[in-house]
Order: sequence, then structure tokens, then C-alpha cells
Amino acid sequence: MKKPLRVLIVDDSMDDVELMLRELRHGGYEPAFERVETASAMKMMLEKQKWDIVLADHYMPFFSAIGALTQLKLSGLDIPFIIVSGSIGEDIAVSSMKAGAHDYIMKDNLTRLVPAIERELIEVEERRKCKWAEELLRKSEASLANAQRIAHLGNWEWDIVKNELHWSDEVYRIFGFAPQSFCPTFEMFLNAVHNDDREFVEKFFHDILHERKPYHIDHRIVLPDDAVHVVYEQAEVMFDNTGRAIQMNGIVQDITERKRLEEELRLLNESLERHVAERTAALVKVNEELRIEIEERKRAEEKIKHMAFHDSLTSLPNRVLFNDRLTLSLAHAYRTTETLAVMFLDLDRFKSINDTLGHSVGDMLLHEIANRLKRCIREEDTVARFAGDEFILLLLGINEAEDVSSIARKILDAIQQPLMIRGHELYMTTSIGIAIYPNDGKDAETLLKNADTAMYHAKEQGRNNYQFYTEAMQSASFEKMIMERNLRRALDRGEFVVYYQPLVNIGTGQIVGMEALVRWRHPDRGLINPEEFLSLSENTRLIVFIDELVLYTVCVQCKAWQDAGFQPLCIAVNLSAHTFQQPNLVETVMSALQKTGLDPHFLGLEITESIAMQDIEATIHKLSKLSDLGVQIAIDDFGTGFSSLYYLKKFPVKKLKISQHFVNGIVTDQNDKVIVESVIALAQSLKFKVVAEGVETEEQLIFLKQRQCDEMQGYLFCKPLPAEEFGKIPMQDKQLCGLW
Ligand SMILES: Nc1nc2c(ncn2[C@@H]2O[C@H](COP(=O)(O)O[C@H]3[C@@H](O)[C@H](n4cnc5c(=O)[nH]c(N)nc54)O[C@@H]3COP(=O)(O)O)[C@@H](O)[C@H]2O)c(=O)[nH]1
Repeated sequence: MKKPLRVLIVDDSMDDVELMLRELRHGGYEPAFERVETASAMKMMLEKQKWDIVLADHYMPFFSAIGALTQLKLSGLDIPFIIVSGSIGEDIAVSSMKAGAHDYIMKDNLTRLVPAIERELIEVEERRKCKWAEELLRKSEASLANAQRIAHLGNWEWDIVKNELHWSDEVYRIFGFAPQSFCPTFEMFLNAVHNDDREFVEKFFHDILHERKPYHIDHRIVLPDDAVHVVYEQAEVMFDNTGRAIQMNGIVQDITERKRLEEELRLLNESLERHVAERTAALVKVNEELRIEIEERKRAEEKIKHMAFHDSLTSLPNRVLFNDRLTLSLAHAYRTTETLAVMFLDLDRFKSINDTLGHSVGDMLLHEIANRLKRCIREEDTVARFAGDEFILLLLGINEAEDVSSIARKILDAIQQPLMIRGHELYMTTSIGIAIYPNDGKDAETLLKNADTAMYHAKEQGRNNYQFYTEAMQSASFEKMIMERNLRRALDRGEFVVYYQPLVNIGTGQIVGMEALVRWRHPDRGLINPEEFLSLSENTRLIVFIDELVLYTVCVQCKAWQDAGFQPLCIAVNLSAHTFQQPNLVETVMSALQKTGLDPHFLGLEITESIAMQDIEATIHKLSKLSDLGVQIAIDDFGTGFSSLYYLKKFPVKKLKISQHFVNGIVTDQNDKVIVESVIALAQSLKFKVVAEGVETEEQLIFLKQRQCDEMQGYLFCKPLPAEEFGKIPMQDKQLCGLW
């Protein structure tokens, strides 16, 4: 089987070509050939197809072997080129070989042709393989360099024996130099290491060389432009048979950016952790604050709840809680037909302890008494502090009166035991009143009232004893005594309060003054009007204390309103007969004015016509003194008494107040109408201001307006109000809507 061979023959003689072909066939080849004899034809043939060999004559009329060789070089192809010539000198042959011809064969000795071709074919193949390998290597090096460039990673080799160091291009770049711009040395490398890192870098190199430790390290380098970068280095050492280090290979990677990002990340993490820690701490704090707040609120709520139902001094249940328990117990007793007892207990002469030893000793004493009382009763019973030195007890499941007596005796005995308070040895006694359900009352109010009555009786019996309530205690005189005691108690406890009712100018509708009216704010019964307690307080002369209390309260309030910027108004205080007759009345009034700093012109005093007419000379004398102070005097309930007009003129009076009994009937009762008209006319002629009391209807108002009555007072305009409510109404709003 012949070997195919593509032959480009550069020759002008076809005969010579035939000879060569014959030789080739003879040598085992099947040649496919083209013959050219010009440069352009050769160029075209080289471009047209691939050739295994070029055989060229040395000299032709239009071409030559040197020209063909040049043409082949220009094509860039590596094809064996053999000169086959009839006549070629030694020198030409040498110069042709130098120019690139691979061999030369004499035409007259073609036997060398086939061996030369075979040899050249082998060599060209070798050359091609070599070139291909070189190309591969070049590509691989290029891609490695590219990879190193991308990764900022270079490699180096250090021949320790020769102290020759080789850096890859990227190492140069990492150290801030142009690739391969100088031959690096280990010393140069160390020089580039940051001063502060050099010692440990050297130590690492020492360790890896002498202790065979694996070497990888981060350190800083300083670039020619003084920029500081961080590099990661990893290396390994090769040792010879004797254990001597001969070569070190390593990589160096610029990790500046990574380090920067790591640092940034670390700082971010740190800040995040700090933030989280702060937030957590803040949350913990808020939670803690919230927990404390909730606990405090709970405690406060419990305290408020406790305070609402307990006495702050003794921590015993107060009267509200007692009433509640009593009401529930009564309901239960009603269903079960059980008996229960209410004990009312008042310490004897406690006031004198307070007055002589002071309130703090009094308080400690009450505290101790409360403890003693608690020890005298059973778990299911209740002891409460009623007020001041009064205690109430609820005793359940009573079988017979003797049960209660025995507890009462126990209490009397317990209270009698001496007490040591602040170095004072005190001996106390108590008076106890007892009311039994259902005999002495079926509801809480009655039972309490009757136990109180019985207690009063115990006091009457000489104190330090107990009394059961009896029907006999219901007598009128006893009731009166109780009421009197209650009034005194109310005074002591400050249960009297002052309400204010405006006086209005009938012409303008403007408030021009006020009248002070006392009310009893009873702890159980609520607000009580004077009708219920006035006559008794007059009979017992307690009215004097009440009037003085009202007088002082009015001075304080009037001044406070003025200080708060309200329009200054005169406030009138009612004086009872007893109060008016007090020899020191003028001094009392002066003292109230002085103590409160109220201008006397803003204080009014009202006495009834009948009081004024009792001892006319004394009245004139006293009223003059009061009037001289600047106080405004008015005659109250005018028309109900028998005034002597002669004396009336002599009174230093500014106002007559027409009793509401007449005002009430002015549009319905002819007599009332005439009386009111007469009083108005009388006041006008005496140059007194005249005030109509108890005006409730518009008809009454119109009537009074037509008669030119100066002022009015009554529910039509405003009911008496407590100071806090009266103060809330702005003055301009106090003009009665629609009436003026
Ligand atoms: N010594 C003292 N006496 C006082 C004192 N406070 C009041 N009193 C006298 O008690 C009597 C009853 O007074 P009160 O229940 O306060 O009634 C007064 C007004 O509330 C009531 N009034 C006012 N307007 C009307 C109305 O339109 N209709 C209506 N039915 N009643 C009305 O009138 C009473 C006014 O009393 P007065 O002007 O004093 O006459 C009474 O006699 C009071 O004086 C006090 O502190 N000390």
C-alpha cells in the first residue's frame, strides 16, 4: 500500500518532474502533485491546499529556489523544502540551507530523494508537535497569569541553594512593581514587609525552614507609593536527601480588600451586636420598668382599695366596709333566722388624752385599742373604726344575750388594762351600746342608731359599762340628747359645710352678692338642711359654734375667690339670736376678718327682724359697731316680725330681705302681694336696698321687677351650691339665661 504524499513541485521541466515522481512511487509513495514555475502560481497553490512537501529546482527562467523559499516563508507554513537541482555548487547549497531549505538533492542522484523526504516528514511532524506543545504551554501560562491577576494571587519559587527567587507577574503587581521589571531577592521581599511585621515574618521563614512547620501567614507590605496592603502567604519547602532545604515554593495573595471588608464586616457585626445588646438592654429595662410599674400600680390599686374600705390609722375596716358586711350578714340572718349583735363602742374621755398628750399619743392609743378589740372577737366577727374614738363590732351567730354580755365584759376588761405609750401609763375605759337583730332593728341603719343610743345610755350610767338597747331609750328627751350629742360630734368632726346662694340685681341680672347657708354633711344620711338641726342647735346654743364656723369659713372662701381673680362679692352670714347676743360678737367678727385678711366690706351679716327688735338699744349699739367695721348689715325675713319704723330708721342697715313666705304668694295671694309692695315701698323710702327671697317663678320676678325691687334670691336663678361648684361657674355665665 503506497503512502499518499501531497507534493508541490517548483520546476520548469516536466521531464524532471516525471523523474521525481517515478522515484517517489518507487520509494513507496503515491504522490499527488502540482507543478508551478512562478511566485504567484506558488502563492496561489500554497493558499489553495495543504502540502506535505515542497520540491524546488534551483534555477528556472522566471523563478528560483531562493524565491520559492521566500514565498514559503511568507505563507507562514512549516512545510519541508528540498532543493532538487541539476547543478548546484557547494556554496549555493550552504546558503540555501541557511536561508531555510531543509536539504538539497542532485537530479542526477535522486536515490537520496525518498530518504530525505521521509526524514523531513518526521522532523516536520516533530516540529509541529513541539509548536503545539509550546502553544499549549503559552495558553496555560496566560490563563494562569490571568487567574492570578483576577485572584490577586501570585506564585514564587525560591532556589535556596542559589538564592534565586522567581516571582510571577502578579507577585510583582502585588508588591507594586511592573511585572518582571527586576530580579527579586529574599532581602527585597523582606524590605517590602511592613516594619512592624518584619520580625514575625522572618521568624516564620526561619520556622518553616528549620522546624518544617507549615507556613501560612498574613502580614502587611508597604508598596513603593507607601500604600500599606495586607497579603496572605503560603509556602512549602523541599528538602534534599540530607534534609537540607533546597527550594521553597509559595503563593502570595493580596487580601487587602478582603481584610478591609472583613474589618468592615467585623465593625458592622460589632455595631449590630452592640445595637442588639443595647436594644435588648433597653427592652429588658422597659420590661423591668413595666413590671415595676404594673406591680406599683397593683400595689397602689390594692392600697386604694384597702384605703377605701379600711381605716388608715388602725387598718381596721371602716364604716363603709362595716355597713357592707352588716347588710350582707343581715340578709343571711334573715334567711337563716339567726341572731346577730351590733356593738357601738366609744372610749371614755379620749378627748382629754388628745388635748393633754397630743394627737400622736392619741393615735397610738387608738392603734393599741384596735389590737385589743381584735383579740376579743372571733374570726368571723368584724371590728371597725367608726370615727374618732368610736368603734363598731358585728358579732355573728348569737345564741343568747349572755353571749354578747360576755364579749362586752371581755372588751371592758381588755380596754381597762393599763397602756404604756411614750412613757405615759394610761388607763382607758369604754362605754358600749348593744343592739340585737332582729329585736332592736331589722336594718343596718336602725341597728347602728340603736346601738349608738344604747352606748349613749352607757355613758349616762357613768361610763365603763355596757348597755343593751331598750324601747325606753326611744323617748323624746332621749332622742334629743342623742341628737345634741350628734351635733357636737358633727362639729368636732367638721361635718358642717357652707353652701352659697347668689343674690341677683333684678335690673341687670348680674350677681351682686351671696348668702352663706350651712349644711350638715352627715356620713350616713348625706346632706342635711338646717331645718332639721337648727332649732335643737339653737336650744342647745350649739348654733353659736356653728355660726362662728360659718363666719370664719365664709371669710376664708371670700378672700380665696378674690385672690383667684373672681369679681369681689359681698357674702352674707346668718346670725342666730344666740350668736347675735354673744357679748364678744364684734370681736369674733373682727378676729375672723383679721385672720383671713378679708376686706370687711365684703362680709355681710343677716339678723332676722325679730332678733333685731328684741333689745332695740343693744341691737343699735352692736349693729353700729359692726357697721363701723365696714360690714354690711341686712334685716332678714322682713315682714314676719313687728318692726318699729322709728327704730328701723336708726339701724345702720343697708338691706331689707323680704321673707320667702310673702314672695311665694305675690302672684296668688292678695295679702302677700300687698305686704311685698309695702315692704318695697318702705325700703325705698328709707333708702334701704330691698331683696326678695325665695323667687321661684318668672311671674314673681316680673312682679318684683315692676315694683322695682332691687335684688332677688331664689331657685329661679340658682340653688345654694358648695364653694367648689360655685367657683367653677364663670361670672359672666352667672347671668340667668333668658330672664334678662
Ligand atoms: N343661724 C344660722 N342660720 C342659718 C344658717 N344657714 C341657714 N340658716 C337658716 O336656716 C334656715 C333654712 O335655711 P336653708 O335650708 O339653707 O334655706 C335657705 C335657702 O336654701 C332657701 N331658699 C333660697 N331660695 C329658695 C327658693 O327659691 N325656694 C325655696 N323653697 N327655698 C329657697 O331659703 C333659705 C334662705 O334663708 P334666709 O335667707 O336666711 O332666710 C333659714 O332661716 C336660714 O336663715 C347659718 O349658717 N346660721
